[in-house]
Amino acid sequence: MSHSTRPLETETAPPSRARGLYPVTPDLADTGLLLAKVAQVLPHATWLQYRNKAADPRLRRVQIEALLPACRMHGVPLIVNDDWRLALDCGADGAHLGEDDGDVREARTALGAAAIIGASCYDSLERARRATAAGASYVAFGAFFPTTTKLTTRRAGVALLRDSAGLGVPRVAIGGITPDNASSLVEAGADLLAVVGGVFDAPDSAAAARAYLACFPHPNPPPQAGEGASRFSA
Ligand SMILES: Cc1ncc(COP(=O)(O)OP(=O)(O)O)c(N)n1
Ligand SMILES: Cc1ncsc1CCOP(=O)(O)O
Ligand SMILES: [Mg+2]
Repeated sequence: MSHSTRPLETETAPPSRARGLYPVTPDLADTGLLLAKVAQVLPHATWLQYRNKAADPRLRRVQIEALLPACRMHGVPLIVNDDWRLALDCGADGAHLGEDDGDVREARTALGAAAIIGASCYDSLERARRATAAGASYVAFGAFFPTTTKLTTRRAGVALLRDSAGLGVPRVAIGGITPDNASSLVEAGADLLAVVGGVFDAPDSAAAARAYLACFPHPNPPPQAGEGASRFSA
């Protein structure tokens, strides 16, 4: 049986203190396969984003409804990409909104204070300030590295992570993140790593998820002899 390796402080922490791995689902039409892949990473995920750019609205709803019980079982909030109304209809935990996906303030009003609402801020600190003021629970910057998952020319640099430390909400990094390049982002201040391909294209998604978590500094003093291993360790 797999055990959670999530950072201890995220297990009961409010969104404002969340950190760790934020897997984002790939475009899969096969809901059974999607569930099987997600099941491997949930023990290591802080949040999960449902993103399927190829699905029609009916399949999106089916897939969200299939993912929700698995997420609940692992205590992992499910965040729906693009469509806060669908998130609300399905009883998901939040929504992720890009520049074409509607208004953060309107989503906050509709979804309520407890919802996790994320905003894409690309390479813009100003956009992040506005999103935070409008009620975003977290801001996302990227792409940090080349990616084949999304056609995008928007590129962020690590300086943005350093410069955005005072926003008061978690900062998510996205775009071409691998276990080999993730440490530079975490060291610069990324609280969560949002990843599609590096997790879901890996031959062993659970092992890949643990490799990302190993890039986070240890949140607690290392255990003394006889105290048992930390759940943070891979
Ligand atoms: C965590 C996270 N960050 C950024 C995005 C990208 O959102 P958006 O710019 O709206 O692009 P699409 O995902 O809709 O293609 C994201 N989904 N998640
Ligand atoms: C949705 C999104 N937004 C910016 S890059 C990206 C794709 C991230 O996917 P990957 O982790 O496979 O590079
Ligand atoms: Mg979008």
